[in-house]
Amino acid sequence: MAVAGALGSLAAVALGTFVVALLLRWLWDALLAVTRFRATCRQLNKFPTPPWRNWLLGHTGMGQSTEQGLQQVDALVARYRHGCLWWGLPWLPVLRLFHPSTLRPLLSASAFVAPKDKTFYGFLKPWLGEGLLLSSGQRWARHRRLLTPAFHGDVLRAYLGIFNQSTRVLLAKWGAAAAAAAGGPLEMEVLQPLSLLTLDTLQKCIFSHESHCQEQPSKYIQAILELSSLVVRRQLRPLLHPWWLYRLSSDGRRFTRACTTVHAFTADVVQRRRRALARLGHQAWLDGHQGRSMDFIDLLLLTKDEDGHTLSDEDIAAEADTFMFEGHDTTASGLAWLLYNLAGHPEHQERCRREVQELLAGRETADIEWEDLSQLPFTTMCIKESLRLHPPVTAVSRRCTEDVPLRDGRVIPKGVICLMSIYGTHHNPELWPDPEVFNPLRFSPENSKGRSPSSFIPFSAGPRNCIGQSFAMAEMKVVVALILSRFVLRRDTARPPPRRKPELILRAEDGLWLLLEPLVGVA
Ligand code: HEM
Repeated sequence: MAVAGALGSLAAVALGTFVVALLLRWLWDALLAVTRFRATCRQLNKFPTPPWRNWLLGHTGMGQSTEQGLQQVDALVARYRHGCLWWGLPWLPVLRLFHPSTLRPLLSASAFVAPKDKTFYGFLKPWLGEGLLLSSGQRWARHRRLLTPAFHGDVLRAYLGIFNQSTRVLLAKWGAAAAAAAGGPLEMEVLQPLSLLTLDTLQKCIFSHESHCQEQPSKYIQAILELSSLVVRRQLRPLLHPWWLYRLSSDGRRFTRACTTVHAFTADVVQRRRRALARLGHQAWLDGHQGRSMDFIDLLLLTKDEDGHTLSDEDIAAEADTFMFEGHDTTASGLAWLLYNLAGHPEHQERCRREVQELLAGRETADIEWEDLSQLPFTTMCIKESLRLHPPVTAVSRRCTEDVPLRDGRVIPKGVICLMSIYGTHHNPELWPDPEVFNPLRFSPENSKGRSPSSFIPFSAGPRNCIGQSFAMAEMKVVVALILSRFVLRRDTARPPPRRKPELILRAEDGLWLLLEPLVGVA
């Protein structure tokens, strides 16, 4: 009995010691966290802070993905010029940056020092997996090296035929609708058909798959469109942020179903190609491409690093899904706002049209070819100015793994979310006089001299810039050149100006509507 009693007291003492040790450990960690947070706040206090909503909520709920939210960014930029501190929640500081002086150190930092912030990208993970957009560290660096050759000019030139072909499908549809409008101008919402066009080209360039999605519904393409809109809805509903709650909701179930459709399509293409490669052997497989050019899947199957490592089927599928996502809405948004800007500036539109007509004069086919892309200087200036005024991606975020010093002596502290505002930088009056005016001549060679490269960043910049930017620029040039050689674009003055909506990409609240008039004498 006495032994049992002694053992019992010993166990009680051990348990008590354990609990006290746990408590002390917890207190110590809390103390360290508070000390670290205070040190961070001391560094952050060197950044100006806009007035709070109230002392309890900080700026909570003040920044929105609406026209008003963008106007608020304009006001912040006009007042603070380089950046400011924003309290997303009372304990969540966010640095909002909109000037090369504050952006450059982050943009040029290695992907290890300034990785992406997971808060903003996490919802895409079940869909895009460990593709280039969402991966980090060594994996990202290795994949970026392996994927870069797939975007070289020699590869891209083979896609020009696809860009032309997909645009002709759109023009045929618009032509038929214009004929049905019997001479009157055709009123069209342009973002949605341009989205289908960019999905169509990507599906051909990545998978060599012809779904005819511009003419008939495609289950795979519908699933991608659904996933994009569900991600935006989830972002706006904090209750649906935890995955375990989301997967139980009806949105979450639709998300899972659409992911299954997309993943099944991609896995099927990758596995079939892999089997063909194994069956035929490398050279015979290369020789027997059945007349089609290499697509992204072929290139990713063949790519090897210096140690001979290749990409697995899962790696290739994640990258293909990432290109489909990252390449479609961005390019469609860039194109839609470009058409809108040209419609509002008939003199610039006419100058682009003349440039295209002179280029195509006397040709047998009216296709835009790879060599033509550098022969459209004014059209290129218009595309750049439109990407400045209406950047498809309005902001990107980072969270540094170490302190990043700025030139003026301030420091971006480790662990703080940095919202790098592409929109704010492009609308910063210190960098761009009269930023709201559409003026392509800003990008003439003379006017571009001496400008900081970090003041124009539609594709971001530095090691994590957009790998698809040459692809996107080439596609935009082909699409706009062909549209301008068939239609005159005008704005409908009876409609109020579009209310911009910065979601995953820059949209317009009720769509972007334009009047299209067929050019006389063009078939
Ligand atoms: C006008 C069209 C486009 C715009 C404005 C655009 C913009 C951007 C931006 C701002 C980023 C940086 C994202 C971040 O830091 O979080 C990015 C990354 C990326 N983009 Fe694009 N993009 C466009 C078209 C494309 C196309 C056509 C593709 C592929 C075919 C593509 C593939 C990617 C990928 C894979 C990344 C991640 C790169 C990395 O982290 O290493 N993009 N894009």
